[in-house]
Amino acid sequence: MNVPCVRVPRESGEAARRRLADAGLLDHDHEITVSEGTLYIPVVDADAVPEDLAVVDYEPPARETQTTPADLLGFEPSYERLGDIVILDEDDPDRARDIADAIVASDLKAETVVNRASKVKGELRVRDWDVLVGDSTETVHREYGHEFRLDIDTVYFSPRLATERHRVVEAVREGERVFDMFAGVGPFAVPAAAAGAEVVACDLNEAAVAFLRENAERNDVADRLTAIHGDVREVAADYEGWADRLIMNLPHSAGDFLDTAVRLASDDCVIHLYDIQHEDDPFGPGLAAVRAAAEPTYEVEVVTEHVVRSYAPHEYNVCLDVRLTKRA
Ligand SMILES: C[S@@+](CC[C@H](N)C(=O)[O-])C[C@H]1O[C@@H](n2cnc3c(N)ncnc32)[C@H](O)[C@@H]1O
Repeated sequence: MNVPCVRVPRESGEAARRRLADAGLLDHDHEITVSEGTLYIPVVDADAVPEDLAVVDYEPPARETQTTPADLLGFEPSYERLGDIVILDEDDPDRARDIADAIVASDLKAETVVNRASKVKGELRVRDWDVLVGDSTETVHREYGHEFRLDIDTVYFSPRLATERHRVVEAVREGERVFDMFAGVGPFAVPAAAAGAEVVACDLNEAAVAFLRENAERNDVADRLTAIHGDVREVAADYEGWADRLIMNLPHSAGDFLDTAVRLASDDCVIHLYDIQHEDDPFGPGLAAVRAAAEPTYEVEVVTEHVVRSYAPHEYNVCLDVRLTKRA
């Protein structure tokens, strides 16, 4: 059976395999195959593969030795992986228990299995969990070559945003000043610092900032990353006019912080504004809010309108990238 595979020269194979593994894109049901000096690495989502890697249809042999949860259950369960934690989103507790048992009995090598017990809530955007297997909600997750220690019980983290974070970080240039207004444990801030930016990252959640500091150390970027615990509206007083790039990943409420963003912006600043909007007009309300906050002091130009993912029926999680240029 043909499946999407990344095709690379053999000598760059390990680097490509590692990038794909870090992004959670490896297809573990098929073998990596070498043919005439070329490596074919099976991937689960061709669209999410970074643009500099070529994706082709290829027929690698299926892996026979791995027992998957689906083999044991007779159906394909839906789950996400975060380090050695497996996350379920099941309404029926009996079904969740069956899936957790199959995950443990499979070759997935999970230490903990949890089921979502609430939506993300409150200012800190943390949710409740039913812990079905294991006794720790703390893990180390790898994403695009960086390691993040975190505890899903005390901080927000979504592995689904890996490709989106990578998109933003690829735009970061050496020496740029990046302010991450809602930084969590650092999945934007750490790679931005690794790309050579000077980064200030702020969060209201004290536990997240403790992990952020540890993650900066772990990834060798502590000298370029300042982590601040506090409300960004207050922290901004020390950084007025400072930022060349602002990351605003607080969908639902980021619009309430646009006045703060404008205070932080340098004379030429790109804002990545995350939002949840109706599919009929996913970018209009965000752009209107940016204009209301920034004009006439700044000229506002749309750089990218990007749908990150579907959020709910007829609703999208979107990112609006805008450039603010100070008028003379
Ligand atoms: C959706 S999470 C995003 C975290 C991170 N950017 C990521 O991608 O994992 C939003 C974060 O904003 C933080 N937050 C909420 N209100 C804040 C405020 N007024 N000032 C600073 N951080 C805030 C929350 O604690 C939470 O960690």
